[in-house]
Amino acid sequence: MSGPNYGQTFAHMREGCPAQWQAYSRHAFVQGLGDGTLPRAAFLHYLVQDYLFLVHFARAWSLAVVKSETLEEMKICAATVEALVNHEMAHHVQVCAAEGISEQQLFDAREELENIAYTRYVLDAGLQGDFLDLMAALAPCVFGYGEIGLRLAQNSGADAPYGGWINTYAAPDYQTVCATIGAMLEGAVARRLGDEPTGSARWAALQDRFTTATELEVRFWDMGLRGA
Ligand SMILES: Cc1ncc(C[n+]2csc(CCO)c2C)c(N)n1
Repeated sequence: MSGPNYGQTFAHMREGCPAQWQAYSRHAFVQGLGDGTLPRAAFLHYLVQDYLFLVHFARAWSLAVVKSETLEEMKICAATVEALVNHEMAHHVQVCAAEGISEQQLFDAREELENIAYTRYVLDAGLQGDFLDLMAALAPCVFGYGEIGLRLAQNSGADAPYGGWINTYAAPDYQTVCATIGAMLEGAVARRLGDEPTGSARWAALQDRFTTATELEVRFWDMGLRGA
């Protein structure tokens, strides 16, 4: 299976769970975003939950600052927290405001169980493990949206119903984020696991984190469709 090049670590992990990756990146919700057939109610349900998701992901990336071992890692994780709380969430706030949903309403919304499962799984991966355990659990989200955004942008115009969402992730800004985090991950893996990371004793556990997070992404899309 091919996709954009965000580094060897991501490529190996994606190849380590092809069925799950396919279910995530080609989910019916994703197809609906791309061709514009996704019901608006499903999109808004997803977006409200995703706002809460980003709150907890900002906590997870903050934990990555705590678990960093180099200043380079720390800088990139801190920048990701900043991008999340000040930029990515702004897209959600803006779209919801246009639908009459205030930011306070977003913050106070009740989390769906799929949402709780995913974000707390990632946070626990970081609490229990080290920087790499946390990165393996964060990777499907970062790179998956980059891959999905690029693919959907190739097949739809900017005026498509979900063009704003698609462009958030297809835009050079976000693609650069994926490349930067991908390169940081290569360095982090080399530093801790050496030149042959897939042969290391830790690889299976890291792959498992990645695969589980990918499955949780599938459940997140399922949850979105339930709101239709
Ligand atoms: C369910 C769900 N999965 C992934 C993303 C995308 N995303 C979440 S945090 C972040 C920045 C770097 O981690 C990105 C791109 C999302 N919004 N919602």
